[in-house]
Amino acid sequence: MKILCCDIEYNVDIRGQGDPLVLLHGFTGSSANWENPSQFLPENLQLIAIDIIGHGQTDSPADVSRYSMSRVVEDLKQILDILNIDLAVVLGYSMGGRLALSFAAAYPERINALILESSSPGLKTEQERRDRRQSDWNLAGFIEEKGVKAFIDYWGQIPLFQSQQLLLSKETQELIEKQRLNNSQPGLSNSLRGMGTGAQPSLWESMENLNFPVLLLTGSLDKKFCTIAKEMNELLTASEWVIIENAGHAVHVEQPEKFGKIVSDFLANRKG
Ligand SMILES: C=C(O[C@H]1C=C[C@H](C(=O)CCC(=O)O)[C@@H](C(=O)O)[C@@H]1O)C(=O)O
Repeated sequence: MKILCCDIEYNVDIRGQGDPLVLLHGFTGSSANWENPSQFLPENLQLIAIDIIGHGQTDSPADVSRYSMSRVVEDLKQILDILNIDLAVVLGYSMGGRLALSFAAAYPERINALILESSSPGLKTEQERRDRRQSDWNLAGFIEEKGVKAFIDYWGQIPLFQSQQLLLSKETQELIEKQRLNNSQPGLSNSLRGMGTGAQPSLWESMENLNFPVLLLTGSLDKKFCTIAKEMNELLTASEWVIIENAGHAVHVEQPEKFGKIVSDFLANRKG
């Protein structure tokens, strides 16, 4: 279904009935990424998979400021308001996890629990953020100069996704690439500029103030985000961290059954 948030038409895929679970994809992804892993989730859930601004079938405005994390947090709140969802579990992968955490920090009263897969609270220092904004703007320029196909070819080869070449079948790798190619040049380049890791405020200082349950998921092969998850787990007041063996950054892609079991167990334990 389409949901209008101010001036942006969001594409929201809603399936099933039961407790609401909001699904937020990563950069270059879309709500389609959840189709396979969601088959390993409990049936008593209402899955709400959102195409984040600049991705999938959601609008890709030319105004970079429209992609700021604070604006997108308000979009997510408006979507939940329109759907009459007062309280939800929010699951975010990578960029989607940064959005999930930003939303949860802004609106903790709307959060039943948070599931963060291979994500982060942003970068701690202004120098780190400045440096990252520069590299993300360079990447955005690459997308504009060379096009989406050339960028996705590059993006699929970065070290973070090396495990996908080792663990995924050729068919699955081609499906991921096809889904990535379903994104637009302005959408991806402006997403990097507006809500990239260096563009968002740091949430590291907010960690100890978050009192809702948090499940942190990382793949054992993803050393960078395991290090981030370890530090988050030490700061959060009600978190657990699960490392999935023989998986890299995209756990829900590389180990969908294990991903589904861990999330299902977490949700079941929450219901008591
Ligand atoms: C490469 C780094 O950062 C990027 C990696 C992961 C994030 C993401 O959403 C990728 C999803 C995917 O392609 O499967 C992305 C983000 O959070 O926006 C980061 O830019 C890195 O080394 O930090």
